[in-house]
Amino acid sequence: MSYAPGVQDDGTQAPGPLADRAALERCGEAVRARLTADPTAYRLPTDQAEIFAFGEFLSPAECERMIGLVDATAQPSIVYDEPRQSDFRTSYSGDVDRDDPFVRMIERRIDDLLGLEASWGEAIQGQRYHPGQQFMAHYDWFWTRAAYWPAEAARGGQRAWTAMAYLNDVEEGGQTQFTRLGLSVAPQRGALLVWNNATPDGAPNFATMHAALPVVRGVKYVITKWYRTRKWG
Ligand SMILES: O=C(O)CCC(=O)C(=O)O
Ligand SMILES: [Fe+2]
Repeated sequence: MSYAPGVQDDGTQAPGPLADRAALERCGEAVRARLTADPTAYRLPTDQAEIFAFGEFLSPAECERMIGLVDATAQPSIVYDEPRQSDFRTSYSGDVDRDDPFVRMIERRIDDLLGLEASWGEAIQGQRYHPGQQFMAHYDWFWTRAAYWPAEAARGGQRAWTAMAYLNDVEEGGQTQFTRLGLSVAPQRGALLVWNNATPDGAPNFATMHAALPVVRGVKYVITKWYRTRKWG
């Protein structure tokens, strides 16, 4: 079973007491320095969040192979805690097999790109969306006043960075939309999107709210890897 936080809000709620602030600040600084110096990184045009894109991070053959692994694990997605409407996250998802040497190789490449500690990374989660399926606006960071938080605090703490790769082109729909920033990213086979879920001073960044818009035509495959502020698990 795989989980993702998905608490919706109107932007006026407090995220709860700040957690792991110094660690988030350090992770932010370190990855920012690394990606800013990386000529293959394209920074999306906003100063309210740190979002970077990499074209062709995965080869077409790697995407195909990963799609097979997502298909092998994908189950109807569930979201954390609070009751919510049934259309909140309608994709199929699951953690891809971490013991697969191919998956380990891809994980290492993402760890390297970001320069983050491998052990801080969660297992790669795969997701498949069919027409009409979506993931409504949410944050990847955890609400520290939510029922799930004590368990998450004990297994790695707050989420720092998100890395998400598109495994295929989608005929229509399925964009990742940063709802507060007016930015939309269309799925593109092999592209990797990376963002800091925190502000530079280590607080949850509300500007990172994002949604996976419904797929209109075709099927959408993505993988997501989240990094915590310390060893995960
Ligand atoms: O599929 C997407 O475009 C976004 C997925 C996402 O936000 C997530 O997995 O947390
Ligand atoms: Fe997300």
